[in-house]
Amino acid sequence: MEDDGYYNLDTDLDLSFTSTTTDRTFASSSARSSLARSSLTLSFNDRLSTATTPSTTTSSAATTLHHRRYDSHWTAIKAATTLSSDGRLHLRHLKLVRHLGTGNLGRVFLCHLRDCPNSTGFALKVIDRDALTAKKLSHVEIEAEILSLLDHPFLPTLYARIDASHYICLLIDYCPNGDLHSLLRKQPGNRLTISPVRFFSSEVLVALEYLHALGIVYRDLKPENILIREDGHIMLTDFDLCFKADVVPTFKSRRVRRVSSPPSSPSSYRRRRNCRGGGCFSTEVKYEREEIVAEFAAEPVTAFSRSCVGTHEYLAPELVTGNGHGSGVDWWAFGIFLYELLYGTTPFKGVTKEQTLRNIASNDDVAFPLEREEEEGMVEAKDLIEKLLVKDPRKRLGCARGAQDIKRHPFFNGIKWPLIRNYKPPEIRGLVKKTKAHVCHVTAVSPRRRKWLWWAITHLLRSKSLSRSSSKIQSNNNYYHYVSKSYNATRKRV
Ligand SMILES: Nc1ncnc2c1ncn2[C@@H]1O[C@H](COP(=O)(O)OP(=O)(O)OP(=O)(O)O)[C@@H](O)[C@H]1O
Repeated sequence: MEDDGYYNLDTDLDLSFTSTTTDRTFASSSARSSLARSSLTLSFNDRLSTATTPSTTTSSAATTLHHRRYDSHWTAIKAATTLSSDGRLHLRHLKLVRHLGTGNLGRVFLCHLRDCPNSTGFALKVIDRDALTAKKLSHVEIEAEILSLLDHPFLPTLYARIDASHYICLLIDYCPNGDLHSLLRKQPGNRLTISPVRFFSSEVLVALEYLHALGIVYRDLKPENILIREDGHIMLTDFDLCFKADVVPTFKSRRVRRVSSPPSSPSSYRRRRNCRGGGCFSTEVKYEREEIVAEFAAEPVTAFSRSCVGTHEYLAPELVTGNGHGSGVDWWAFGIFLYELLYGTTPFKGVTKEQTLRNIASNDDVAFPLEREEEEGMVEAKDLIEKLLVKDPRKRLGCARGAQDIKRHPFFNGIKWPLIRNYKPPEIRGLVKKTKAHVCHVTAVSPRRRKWLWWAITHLLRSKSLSRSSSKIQSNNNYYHYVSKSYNATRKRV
């Protein structure tokens, strides 16, 4: 069964995967904590959820349009498929390294490409068709379909789907840092300070925004489904409970007020005396102009489903009552998620699952513990949570215009959304970040070269140019630092 310390995954799959159990207790090597909450599926009416697509035979995911098609994963896959007689990726190209965990639908393995042992790993989700009910099989197809649509840094890339014998295998990115739920359990009080909460929640928000723009309602947001990549950024996983709806992208107008210096044509501006500091008799005058800006919104506002799916503590009231729901369930779950990151528990949790559901469906508003009141940013965080945990989805933040409205909330003030991928992941207990620069310099630099680099960097640090750029970094007043890549790499080398 084993070959050079690897599982032998050749054509005889039955030898490699003797059974695909759905028993979670089996997942001894799973990175996920045993306290992870399972998702529930209760179908009221599946008529309006995604139609499943028929399974295809062995295939590699389309590489031509993916924005990451030049990264090392795709390059390695391309090299393997080029050598393949039919130009496709097969299970014989993969070497299983270890079992990562077991989910509802199948087992997940860390694997490498056989001819490229030094390549970064992949996660292979193996689903045994024969072991699943028709309902679960439809979830597998939904997951595979959604994965094949995704092209986003905070979502998995489907490198290949391999259908072999009675197995469906999905090859996606491997996240060595486990999931956010396990990471939370390593923090004091199972909770995070404001800065990491901003980091993780803004990345999740951007991922949800992208899914909604594709018309995908996620329905299973929880820390267990947020995996942490090698570089400390997130990857949202588990798309088996999603449903897909139509989305009509629109430009919506919004009034914004801009304060500026004296204009060249003052007629369009309103003069505003600055009453702050110098009092209302101050001579300092600010000019304010009201502008109408067009904003892009792509929220599936007409999405509708009756299936009650998700995880108890994260279910929105409209999901619990079963009267039908839309994309607003994700914004409700986003509010619960923020609450859990800040307080280490969810706001409507009862002694039993039934009590939890009753609490969600009741008219009681969200209540906050008295602790952490003084912490900077807490007032904004609580205000955002209150606006997300509005029981009526029509009044809930995000339901009308999607993520745009949430991004503008004061809790996220100062975040430069287009640069979100460049923010430095938080330094928290249990999170081991490994950048490419780090890997490269630890392993490949000889002592002599390291000595030379040390000299060169010390010399550089003394020079004006670097000290100027580092002061630029320090002057950035964001909640977490915006790290210049070259500066970061230099620091690692030292
Ligand atoms: N891409 C990945 N990188 C690293 N570990 C992963 C990856 N995907 C899954 N895992 C691990 O494998 C386990 C099983 O994952 P899987 O997605 O099959 O099930 P799940 O997360 O329990 O969701 P569900 O059962 O709802 O489909 C996870 O708990 C996680 O620890």
